[in-house]
This record gives sequence, structure tokens and C-alpha cells, in this order.
Amino acid sequence: MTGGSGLANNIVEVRGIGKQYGPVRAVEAVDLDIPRGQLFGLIGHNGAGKSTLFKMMLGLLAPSSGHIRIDGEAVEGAGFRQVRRKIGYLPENLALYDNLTGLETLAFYARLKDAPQAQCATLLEQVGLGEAGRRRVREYSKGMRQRLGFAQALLGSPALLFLDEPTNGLDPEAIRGFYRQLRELSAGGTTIILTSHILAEIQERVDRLAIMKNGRIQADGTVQALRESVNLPLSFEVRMAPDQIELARLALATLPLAVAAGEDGVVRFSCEREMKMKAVEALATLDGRVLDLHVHEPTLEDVFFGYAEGRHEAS
Ligand SMILES: Nc1ncnc2c1ncn2[C@@H]1O[C@H](COP(=O)(O)OP(=O)(O)OP(=O)(O)O)[C@@H](O)[C@H]1O
Repeated sequence: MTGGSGLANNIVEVRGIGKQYGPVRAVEAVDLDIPRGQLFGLIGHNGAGKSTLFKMMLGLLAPSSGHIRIDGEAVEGAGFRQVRRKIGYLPENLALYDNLTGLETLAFYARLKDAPQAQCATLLEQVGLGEAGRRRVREYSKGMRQRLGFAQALLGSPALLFLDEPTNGLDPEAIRGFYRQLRELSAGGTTIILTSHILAEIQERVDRLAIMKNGRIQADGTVQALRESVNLPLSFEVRMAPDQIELARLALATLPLAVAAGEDGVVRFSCEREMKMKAVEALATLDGRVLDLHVHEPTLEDVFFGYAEGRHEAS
């Protein structure tokens, strides 16, 4: 692909994009630069605005405000037509004709996209539908439909892939295989943008994440950078004999912690990272009366909810 304005590294440039549906602000003031070859994950809960942003980047939906350039071409401009041919898209709900076989389905999309027919059988093999390609889509499971949709997105060997909830309906093994293929494509220079609300699934598998909430990008960076920027507290679970719970409270009373004790005999509190060793020392004074101790590190899920609760001031 060649950039119309000869620009550099970023294949996607989004500036101040917004979309209003009546009173609903689906997307608001989004800026995003995505370098070529990056595997980029867009995360958010239902209704966060991910699909709307996708559709605007694909030129399928006109923004209410802002500008988008893909490979240097404004999506609303005439030059985008050429660029569009090198984009693969797996929509959240791909329409499939039940009466066609998998192979016929791909052949149909290949004609629409002007992609080589010879690619169809190869792609079906690649997504694990080699045999099933001869069966009608009516007989396909949800996961098989999703694989077929992925094959459709790969027609024409696109330089840029948009995948909206691509692992929906895939089993864990299929998910592993799917990300392996994404890595290979990315290593070959394909830029991949995918959405998900399963944070645990994508956190170690993408180069970069953006977290979207209420139409805005709340955070953007590598998993490591996101964790570091939020500095979520550790959570402690201290199991005591039921009649010893007050002792634990007393031992921790000198520290500024909100301690809660459950009926299960477990004392729980969260603790800033810097205070971890002080908390451990306080518990050590209990002299063997602690039956069990767990310290939980924050996960990316916690990071996400940390943002959701406004712990982080979005830059
Ligand atoms: N055609 C439409 N008309 C009116 N409101 C819409 C339309 N499409 C989306 N919305 C609203 O815009 C907001 C963002 O929706 P969007 O589908 O982009 O979110 P999403 O992050 O993709 O969610 P999901 O994970 O559920 O797919 C929601 O409040 C939704 O109800």
C-alpha cells in the first residue's frame, strides 16, 4: 500500500473522532495512531463504542466529528477506494447464506473483493475448515462460522485487518491457533486491529492495548505500561481461626488499611505496593496464628476495572 500523502509509519491515524446517535455519544474525542505491522487490541465492555469506531475507520459510517486517514488517505475521500481493497474486515455479525457451502461462500466473497479464487481452498485449510468446506453453512457450529468469517477477512492478503470480536464462539484450542496465525501475519507485516471484551485472553497476545469506556479511550499502551501506570494495590487474604480475627485486626490497626473480616475467618484488605512489607511484618507479630496467607497481584482485568473506577487519570 502506498500513502497518498507519503506518510510515515502509521497506517491508521484517527484525530478527534466522535459519533453521536441522537442523544447517545457512542464515540467521543478519540485519537489513535497505529503503526504498520502492529497487533493492536481494542478492549471495552458492551456498548463501549468499539464497533462504531471500527465502522468509522472502515469508512462504513460517517463520523459526527474528526478525521480518519488510513494509509494516508482520508476515509471519505476518493483515494480511499484503492486503500479499501487492501483491508480485510471481520464484522461482529457476518451475514452468511445457509444454503451455500463454506467453499461457495468464500468464492462469493472472493468475487466481491476481486480476490483470486484459488485462494479460497488454501484459506479454508488455513482456518481448519479444509474438510468442512464442502458442507453447507447451515450445518456449521458458531465456531466454524467464525472461522469462515476469518477466512473471508483474509481474502486478497490484506495489509490491514479489522477483526471485531474474532474469537467469539471459538474453543480454547481454536483461540490459541487463531492467535498463532495472527502472530504469523503480523510478523509478515500485516497490521491487525481486533476488539474483545475478554481481557485475560488478549493481554499477553497483542503488542498494544487501548481500553475504551463510554466512547472514550481511557488508556493506551503495552500491558506492562498499563500495569505500571495504574499501580493497583495488592490484595491480601489472611486466614485465621475464627476466634483470632480480632487479633489480626489489632495487629494491622497501626497501618492505614481498610480491613474486612468475613464469616469464613478470612481477613481481607488491599494494600499499596509500598506498604506490602509493613503489612507482612504486622502479620508476623501474630506468631503462627495465621493459618494461611494469599497475596494477589493485580491482573489486567483489575487494571481495566481500575480505570473503570477512575483510579487512573486519563491523559
Ligand atoms: N445504529 C445505532 N443507533 C443508535 N445507537 C447505536 C447504534 N449503534 C450503536 N449504538 C450505540 O452506541 C454505543 C456504542 O455501541 P457499539 O456497538 O459501538 O459498542 P461496542 O463496544 O462495539 O459494544 P459490543 O461489545 O456490545 O459490541 C451503544 O450505546 C449503542 O447502543
